[in-house]
Amino acid sequence: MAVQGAGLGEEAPWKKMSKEELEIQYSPSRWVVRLGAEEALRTYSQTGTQATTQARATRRSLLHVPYGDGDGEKLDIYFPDGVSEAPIFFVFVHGGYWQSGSKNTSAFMVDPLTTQGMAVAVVGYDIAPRGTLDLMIDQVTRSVAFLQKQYPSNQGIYLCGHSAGAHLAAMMLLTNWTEHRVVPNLKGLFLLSGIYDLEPILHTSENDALLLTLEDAQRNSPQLRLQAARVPPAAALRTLVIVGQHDSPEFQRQSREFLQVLCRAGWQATFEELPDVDHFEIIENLTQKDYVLTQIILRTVFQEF
Ligand SMILES: Nc1ccccc1C(=O)C[C@H](N)C(=O)O
Repeated sequence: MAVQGAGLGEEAPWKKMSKEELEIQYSPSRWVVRLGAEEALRTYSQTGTQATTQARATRRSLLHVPYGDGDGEKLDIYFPDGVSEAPIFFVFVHGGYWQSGSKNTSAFMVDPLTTQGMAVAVVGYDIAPRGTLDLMIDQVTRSVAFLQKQYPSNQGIYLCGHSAGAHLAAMMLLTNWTEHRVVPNLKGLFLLSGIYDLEPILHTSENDALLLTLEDAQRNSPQLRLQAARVPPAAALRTLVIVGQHDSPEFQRQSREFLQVLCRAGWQATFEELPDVDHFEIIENLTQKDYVLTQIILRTVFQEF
């Protein structure tokens, strides 16, 4: 099957790129302007570790809650002040090319969001080589089903994914929830700097650990799947596709094309390019309450009440 530009009929532009060029386009750290590549990755990991340490020290939390039987099937929940049986959840799926990162270093947004009254759940999943992409998608699905079953009177679940985590979150648009015997109260999807067509990844070194075949890539590409399947859009769900100004041109193209596919399929979706942020700042800055994306999240969530 030829992967084409979103319905435009022409060959996808990445197919004309050399292997070297594709490698650069799909290496987010090489597009960071404020720091060198290695320093950018280090800062990202330090910021996440620090935010998580602070969240665990200061917020009421339930840590390492099992949502399944597997060792990696655990999530952390951070609560706002005051007892609420009916929380609004912000569920975060971390990035790292499906092969790095952890819930234990990804609680970036806990402080500003819990301060405003939301509960934040940070999902752990089995990264490669331990987990396959199919397993990771199933794990994120089960983590969302678990939260709905544990908190049946929640006032909304907002799912957010970054980078590879945005891919995993986007796959939730294709979930048949009746198989999980629960329909989560999903109200919003925040997809940050994601990858929605996985085929280009096959031609990069990121696939050394993932070992995706073309069939794996196609089966797990939300862009292709939503183009092919007639999935009825969920009326109550808003999707925000968001990319950083300093994300690579390929990452920007991935987000814009996925937005087009969503809109054509009838989903309620909008697009934002955030000025002055790169692939890592887009998420690191969520530690700050006055960051434009923190404000977008709060407006999206609280306007609906
Ligand atoms: N650690 C990450 C966390 C989040 C998102 C991407 C990464 C990456 O490492 C990407 C790639 N290996 C890079 O060097 O840009």
